[in-house]
Amino acid sequence: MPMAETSRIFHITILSTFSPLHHQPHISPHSLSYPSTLPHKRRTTTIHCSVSTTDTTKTTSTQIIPWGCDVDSLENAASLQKWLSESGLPPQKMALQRVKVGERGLVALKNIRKNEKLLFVPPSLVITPDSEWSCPEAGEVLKRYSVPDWPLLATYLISEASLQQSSRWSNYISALPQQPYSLLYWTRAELDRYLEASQIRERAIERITDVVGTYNDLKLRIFSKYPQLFPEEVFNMETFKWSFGILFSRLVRLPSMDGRVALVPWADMLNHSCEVKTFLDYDRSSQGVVFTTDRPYQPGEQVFISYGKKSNGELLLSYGFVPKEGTNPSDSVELSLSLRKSDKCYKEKLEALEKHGLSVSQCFPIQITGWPSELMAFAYLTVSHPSMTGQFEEMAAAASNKTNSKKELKYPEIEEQALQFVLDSCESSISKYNNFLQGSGETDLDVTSPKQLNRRVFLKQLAVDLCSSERRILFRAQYILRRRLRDMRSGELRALRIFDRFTKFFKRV
Ligand SMILES: C[S@@+](CC[C@H](N)C(=O)[O-])C[C@H]1O[C@@H](n2cnc3c(N)ncnc32)[C@H](O)[C@@H]1O
Repeated sequence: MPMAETSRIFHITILSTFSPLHHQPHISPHSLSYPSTLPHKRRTTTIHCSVSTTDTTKTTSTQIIPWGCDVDSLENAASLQKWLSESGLPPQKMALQRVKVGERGLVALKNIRKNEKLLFVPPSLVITPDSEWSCPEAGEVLKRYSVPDWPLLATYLISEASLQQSSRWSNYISALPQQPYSLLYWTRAELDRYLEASQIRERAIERITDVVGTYNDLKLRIFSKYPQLFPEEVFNMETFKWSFGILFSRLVRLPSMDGRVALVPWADMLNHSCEVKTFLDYDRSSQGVVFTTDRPYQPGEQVFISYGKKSNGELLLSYGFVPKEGTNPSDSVELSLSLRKSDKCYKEKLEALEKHGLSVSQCFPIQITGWPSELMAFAYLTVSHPSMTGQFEEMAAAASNKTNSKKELKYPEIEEQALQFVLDSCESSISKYNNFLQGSGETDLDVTSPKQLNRRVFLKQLAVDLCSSERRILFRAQYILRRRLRDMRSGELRALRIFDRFTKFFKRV
């Protein structure tokens, strides 16, 4: 499998995108590059807002955002469609309807052919980092500070949302989910409780930390300097969680526009299918955002696109759903391998790893079809003997995928130990999944309200689906590893028996 696509070593945080070709950049407070000099002029624009700051639940620190709608609501769909067609969206062969997969989605109204271009959303209806701000002063400040695309768009969305009817995007924003599904909305306790077995828990914690860090950084460097433009009642952690949740689940990269990031109203009502390969892009000939169908659709059928080659865990992380077990050909599970503390050469091995940007524990993606050569290189390094010190470096380099050599490393003398080490790591991971999945049949007794119960049942179901699909991949790896080890050992045994027979024979003669 193309390891670099999913390995955390290479994409520490893979942000969501519909396009399989382009990963979003890693957002962290450090990715915000501001000039050190501060602007002198204070602006006096007032933003009217009506953000509720009351905490509505005890267990989820989530406040209600006063814009958007319920994720399954069609309430605002009619006004969205009316506004879009008045603003230049050509007549569509699809309509926004309630659907079985994805709650709301676009459904074919007419026969749609394979290889047909659909949508044609004009650039004037697309939100990009260059979009005009309804409050231009706020936009100018962010540009002056060279705020990168993601935090810029997150702030833009909040700014436009808070202006309600005065924003030209108000019909779009009213149709956005009030609480986008994504792991950003899981509390730490929920992540620990439901996703302990999966490495996605770590990714979610990292992502939440990134979002919190990005908001705090903006607040410190910009918002606090311009409280009239960015009042805390509007620009706060909760509204940023919302806007980042929207970006993670709806932002696209348009390959034909040099990978420009964009929110594309209407197109972002399309749900994902693992069976579909087509994705959104800008079409120069029609000058609109389109996608080309890779299958025909009949009236009444839901039309899908691909959000990219993502594992079930990555889909849960950004979009808040898990495809049915066994239906996602891009599914993978991250297996964590670690150097043994008791290793006599622990220090030397760690040095070799660090030299190549790796650490004592590394995650490698395993697919149903196999695992990457980098994983085996790490395993070789872990089990290698002190006599192999001279090879630590090449093993670490191969584990980091930074070598130019395409040749897979082989160390026949330690292959059996390396495979056994991977098998042990795999089985220890499987037992964590078993513990969770066996325990997940039990009812939660500490639920405080029916609403809370629904949330728990919902999150638990997502976690059960994710863990079952990840465990299935590990079971397959376990089977392959056991078989290889058995073959290897029976081969060795056969060789030993032949050797034994030879020596006995020669002794006799
Ligand atoms: C780009 S939006 C698609 C439109 C969305 N259904 C709506 O009503 O706003 C992405 C969100 O749609 C939902 N979604 C998309 N594909 C899905 C699928 N295959 N299964 C379940 N939910 C899906 C998830 O909630 C995801 O966060």
